[in-house]
Amino acid sequence: MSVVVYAPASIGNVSVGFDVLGAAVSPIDGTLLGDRVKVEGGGDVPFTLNCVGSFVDKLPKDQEENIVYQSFVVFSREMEKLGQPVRNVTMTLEKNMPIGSGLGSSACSIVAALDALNKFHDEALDETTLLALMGEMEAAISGSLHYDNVAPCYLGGLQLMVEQMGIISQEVPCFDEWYWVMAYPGIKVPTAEARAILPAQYRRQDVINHGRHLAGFIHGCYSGQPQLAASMIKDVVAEPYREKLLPGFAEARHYAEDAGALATGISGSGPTLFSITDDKAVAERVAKWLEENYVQNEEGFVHICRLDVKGSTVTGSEL
Ligand SMILES: Nc1ncnc2c1ncn2[C@@H]1O[C@H](COP(=O)(O)OP(=O)(O)O)[C@@H](O)[C@H]1O
Ligand SMILES: N[C@@H](CCOP(=O)(O)O)C(=O)O
Repeated sequence: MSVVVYAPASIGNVSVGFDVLGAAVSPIDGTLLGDRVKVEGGGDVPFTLNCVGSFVDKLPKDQEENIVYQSFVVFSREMEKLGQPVRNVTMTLEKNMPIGSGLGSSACSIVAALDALNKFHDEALDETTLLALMGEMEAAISGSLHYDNVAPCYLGGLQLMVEQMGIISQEVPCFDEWYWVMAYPGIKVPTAEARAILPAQYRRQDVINHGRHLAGFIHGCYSGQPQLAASMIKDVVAEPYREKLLPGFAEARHYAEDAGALATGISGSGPTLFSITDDKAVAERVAKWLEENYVQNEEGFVHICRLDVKGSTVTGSEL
């Protein structure tokens, strides 16, 4: 018996909710913009790891540094606490996601690995326990706890981190008609470094604007006002400080706005940029411009996406 889980790319922050808002996305042309992990019954040793996929060369050479191995360690510890047995496994990571991209690459590996391990063990851990483990792993990698990649990647859709009353995250209704153009330039921005450059304290006016933008966006989503929601997608917390890490971001935002996009921002800690529109022709025009002007090398790419409402899913038993 074996199981394969696909975990999609995600947009941390969605500009307006630093660390508390995230969206899962998948390309409309069916490209797998996310990692897949296969778990099968192993032989004589507790754990064996194989790695394949287009970004396999970017992974750490030492198996113990691989997120998939670390997921197995964390999963085993949790199972031990519950007195549940862990089977010997062979895990195969299909690394489709560039690392340090702002597309939640680490979250894709964490979520695909933990969800696949849990499915292989007959869902021994409940959803909240598994999501808490995912957050713990993301914190260890990035330097501080944030669920805005792992929650949408695991649960799908647009997720708001409430972290209250034992609930980590809940889904917020979004707009099915929105296209999300995702442009990865091909350069690396490590999340931990992009967090380290942020100020420790903010001015009162920024705090007020941040609260107004986030509340206005969520209100726009719940009251079905896409124009209002999109106009609230403004970032006063991270973008002013991170923009310097993203060559060409200001020009790209300017072009997208002129072309009719509803909003443009940094995906997670960058360098990926997202741009939202409800018009396919605008999405195609913006995507073409970004391909020609924002992408910097052959590793970069642009995809026109929709919200991925499913989150991580079983794709079968073979890669
Ligand atoms: N399977 C994996 N997928 C992604 N990153 C991994 C994996 N295993 C180990 N790593 C390491 O974890 C870190 C992830 O970097 P990070 O900037 O958080 O990525 P991202 O922003 O794309 O989530 C890197 O140091 C990378 O080498
Ligand atoms: N809220 C985090 C999101 C990081 O996303 P990633 O895809 O760049 O790992 C942050 O902005 O630091």
